[in-house]
Amino acid sequence: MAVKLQGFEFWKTTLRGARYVVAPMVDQSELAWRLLSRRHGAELCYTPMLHAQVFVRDANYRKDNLYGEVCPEDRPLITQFCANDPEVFVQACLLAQDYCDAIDLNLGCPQMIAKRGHYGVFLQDEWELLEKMVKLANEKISVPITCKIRVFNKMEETVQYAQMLEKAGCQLLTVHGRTKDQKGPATGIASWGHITAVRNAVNIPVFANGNIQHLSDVEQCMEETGVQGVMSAEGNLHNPALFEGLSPPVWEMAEEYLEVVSQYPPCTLSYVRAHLFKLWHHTLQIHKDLREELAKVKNLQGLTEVSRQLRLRCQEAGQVVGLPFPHWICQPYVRPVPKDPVANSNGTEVKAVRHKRALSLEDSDGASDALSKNKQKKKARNPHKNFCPEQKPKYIKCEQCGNPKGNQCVFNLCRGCCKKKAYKEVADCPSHGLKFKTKAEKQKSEREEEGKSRGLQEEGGFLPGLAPLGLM
Ligand SMILES: Cc1cc2nc3c(=O)[nH]c(=O)nc-3n(C[C@H](O)[C@H](O)[C@H](O)COP(=O)(O)O)c2cc1C
Repeated sequence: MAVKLQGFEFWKTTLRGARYVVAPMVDQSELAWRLLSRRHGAELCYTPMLHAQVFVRDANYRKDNLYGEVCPEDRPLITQFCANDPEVFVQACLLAQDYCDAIDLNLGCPQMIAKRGHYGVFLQDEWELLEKMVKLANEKISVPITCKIRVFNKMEETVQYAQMLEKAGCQLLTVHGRTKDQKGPATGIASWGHITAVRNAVNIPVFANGNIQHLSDVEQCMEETGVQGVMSAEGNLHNPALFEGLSPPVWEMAEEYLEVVSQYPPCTLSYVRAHLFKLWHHTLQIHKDLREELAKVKNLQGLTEVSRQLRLRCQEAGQVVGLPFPHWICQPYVRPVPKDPVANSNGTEVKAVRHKRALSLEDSDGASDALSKNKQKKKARNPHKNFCPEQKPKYIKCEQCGNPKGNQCVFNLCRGCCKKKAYKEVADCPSHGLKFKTKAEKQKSEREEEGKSRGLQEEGGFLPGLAPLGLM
């Protein structure tokens, strides 16, 4: 068995000393996007976060999210999981280890879904559990284990946290310099001070995450914090050539991406659409008809055609005032400042700082006064809808996976688990619209009817395959 490299050796050799890193992004760091980013300077990519429990129990999920995306150009690659059970986490790691260079544990997701599912940043205070998970994975799996964390308010606590993970066996640490509460309108800026403190306190490689929109930010961050690499999420989504220090026309990136999508294993259409929305963000503010078209089309050709139309319009148009570059140049999105300043968890007011947009998966749940576009749409449909997390009804968990269960599910499960059970047991669940039993009974009675009429025909002296006399 090959020797498992550790810490700096692992970073230098297996990860080839990667400095430019594309973040794990649910629905967005899929194979095609990773390949595009690698062609434009990214040296290491992460898969989107995968659910360890689902990965263990569902072969299709493994195929769709990892096994089916294997590609030699897509290395080095780190697979990220969310998990809260050491045994399940290790089982998932064992099933994934042959398809990647390391496994990352997500300890940073601050979304409501992570709170309900008890993972991500909501494990930040459960040091004993985290220690067990990292230790067991480090002992049992053949590739190194890494972690991605958010910082605590207190620098000292952040440092102790990082040291605890290192001691448990973590071989590389990504530090997102925002706290659990820095999300939505309170996102604010990431603290490079916290990242520097962690860098100085551990003996494993550290990646910095947060506040990266241009190559100059990458360089400044590495110089200020002393980290080995810098990870970008939203900056990369708006400009996949960020690590090259270029700001190409959007159509160049969009067309190259669409080409990669068509050359590699099928990519979920909603991911492609979401990428095009982000790339074309500024132009779509102007060409609103094409925005609607982009939301409506139902296949890859349709998306490609909208992108082509956008290019033609840009090539015909002149410069539009109000943006640092023409709108068709890849550039960071600067979130509008909320009307009422919000205090972040450090107690500081978040106002004129450049705001990360509420579209971000990690950010999208905290919004209350500045609603995300999706929430605005929901509100337009239902003006009484309440987005305040405290006042939301508490969800009852699915007995199998912990996701919210269906309101009146006969099995007390979520839709996915219910469908599997209902299929296996040939049962119905009206609340989930599943009719396996009804369909089976219908088929049975049809078969019986068929049998009866065939019997009658045979009784009447007809031979199978021969039409009755009266019909000849
Ligand atoms: C669309 C999107 C999806 C994300 N999904 C994940 C994820 O799966 N796992 C994770 O650890 N962080 C996820 N994040 C958070 C990013 O990895 C990153 O930590 C955060 O956006 C801050 O980096 P940035 O300032 O470069 O955007 C996601 C962010 C975005 C924008």
